[in-house]
Amino acid sequence: MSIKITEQSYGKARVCLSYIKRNENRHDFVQLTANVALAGDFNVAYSAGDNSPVIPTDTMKNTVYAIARKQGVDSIEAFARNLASHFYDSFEHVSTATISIEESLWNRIEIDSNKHDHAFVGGGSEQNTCTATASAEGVQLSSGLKGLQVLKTTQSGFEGFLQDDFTTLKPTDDRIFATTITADWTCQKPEGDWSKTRTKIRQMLLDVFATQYSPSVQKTLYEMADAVLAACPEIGQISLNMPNQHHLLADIEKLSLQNENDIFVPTPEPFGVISATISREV
Ligand SMILES: O=c1[nH]c(=O)c2[nH]c(=O)[nH]c2[nH]1
Repeated sequence: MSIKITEQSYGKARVCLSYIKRNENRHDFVQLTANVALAGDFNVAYSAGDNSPVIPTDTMKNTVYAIARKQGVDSIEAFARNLASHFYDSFEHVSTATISIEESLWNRIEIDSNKHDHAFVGGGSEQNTCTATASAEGVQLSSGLKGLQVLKTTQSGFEGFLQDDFTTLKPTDDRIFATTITADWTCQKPEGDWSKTRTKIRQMLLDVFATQYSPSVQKTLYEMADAVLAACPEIGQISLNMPNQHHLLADIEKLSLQNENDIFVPTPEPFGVISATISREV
């Protein structure tokens, strides 16, 4: 039997880096996790056990720290771009270098409305994300956020859905809407101000979530994307993933109590999976 490799890539996952940028007494702090993935002319490593083209994944890990030291971490996007370019430019047999980064958030502690120079408070589950891919086409960058947990106690419903023999769900115009937003977007301007764009997009997502009646997760997702694309001309498209994290009415009638739409069972599993990519029509 003859076989062939149709696709391969390898790399190092979850390289953790903490970085201090010192401007006299004022410090910036970044904590990130980077994944490195390389594709290219590595087939002999698989088929013949020939390791001569293999850049050890241990070297990839070291490179993350070395590039941070040599080029700094101005933003996760700039750092991802520098790393991807390093791997693509340094090794002729690398055809694609992909760096994806997740940044844990540390916000300055505020004391009497003054932001502290070097003391920070954690940002919970939310993370900033980005991916840089270096190839013959140059460096492609996307940016995003994940773990943005939101909930509202009213102004959400779900009615008019398809009914069949297996449908038991009751239509409602007043339910809890809870989700954890993951968003990824592509920037048309490669040298944009990533951080400003992320702050603006995050605020648009929260504004639409909080202020518009939601007839479904799907419609709210669409309205969020519409608002982002309208407010940020630099964004070409946005992908949103918004699981429907159910809080179901508790069945307290069997306790001879009436549920006045205020007693719920938070139900982590199963959850609805709602996602879409929305782009501008050309
Ligand atoms: O907003 C919703 N979209 C659905 O597709 C769905 N399905 C479901 O059971 N509840 C909901 N809610």
